[in-house]
Amino acid sequence: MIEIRGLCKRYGDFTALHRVDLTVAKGEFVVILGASGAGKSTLLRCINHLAEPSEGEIHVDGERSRGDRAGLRKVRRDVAMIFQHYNVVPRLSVLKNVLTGRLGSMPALLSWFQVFPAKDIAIARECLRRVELDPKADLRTDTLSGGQKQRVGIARALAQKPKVILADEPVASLDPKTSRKVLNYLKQASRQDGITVICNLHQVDYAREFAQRVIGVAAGRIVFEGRPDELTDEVLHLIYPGGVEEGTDAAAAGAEPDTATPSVPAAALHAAPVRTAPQLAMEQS
Ligand SMILES: Nc1ncnc2c1ncn2[C@@H]1O[C@H](COP(=O)(O)OP(=O)(O)OP(=O)(O)O)[C@@H](O)[C@H]1O
Repeated sequence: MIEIRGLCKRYGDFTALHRVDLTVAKGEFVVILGASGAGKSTLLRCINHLAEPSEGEIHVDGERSRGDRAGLRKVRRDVAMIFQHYNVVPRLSVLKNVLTGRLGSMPALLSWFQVFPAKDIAIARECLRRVELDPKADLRTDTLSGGQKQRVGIARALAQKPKVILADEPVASLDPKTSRKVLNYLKQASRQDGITVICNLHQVDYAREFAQRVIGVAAGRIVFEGRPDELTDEVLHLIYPGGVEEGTDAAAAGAEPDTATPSVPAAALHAAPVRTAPQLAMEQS
């Protein structure tokens, strides 16, 4: 599904990735481990061209990905991204945030007026159901807890119907129970939908628990590729030459407990309802 050959990324004189080769199969759940600054985010960002590779080739589903306009449109459709800090639009409703995952497949005019075809609303609702947030669909997203916001991020990624999900430290700000929930949704996406998932993590324990395969990155190079049960002390020393970092355990890192924003006046909780195109036509007639 993803073939990376000879990928280099330079920022000025500094080389963040040195000739990285990596193949990830369809539906595989791969975890990337590495110390802070090892190049994990840069690797994900090169795959979806948020960072333009300096050298090398990346193929997604057999097609070479490109950073020109048409190439970017394709990669943004095929590859969804989940971020540590959720990247949700706080004042929009939960449902509208999930619907933004459909924008790449909608006519521009409809998306401009935030008018969503009924088919897309049905897809978004189904994705919310999968992350058990359907009862929150009409709430403003800034009333949700951190864990719930990350589940909105996952629902938005699923709504995109991508071939690949890239998750950049998706549980770094969450407590252990919520982290496992979020990682389970990602694992389900790979198993049930055949979506290829590449997930950057700081927590070795979660890599052992969830990964099908682990990639270890150190100083911009892949230093380990193997099964989670092959993560011996020796291997961890390769991946973390300075020692396994403090704070690789979410609880110890002072992760956010999964509590929602307290008491906002009820009326303020509800963002404007989502309308279908026929509903809008009726309102305007
Ligand atoms: N836009 C940029 N300009 C210059 N240097 C950058 C840029 N982005 C990343 N770097 C450098 O590239 C290296 C790899 O960074 P990257 O963010 O990929 O690491 P990481 O493994 O994801 O770290 P962390 O776990 O802390 O997020 C770091 O030394 C970083 O300072």
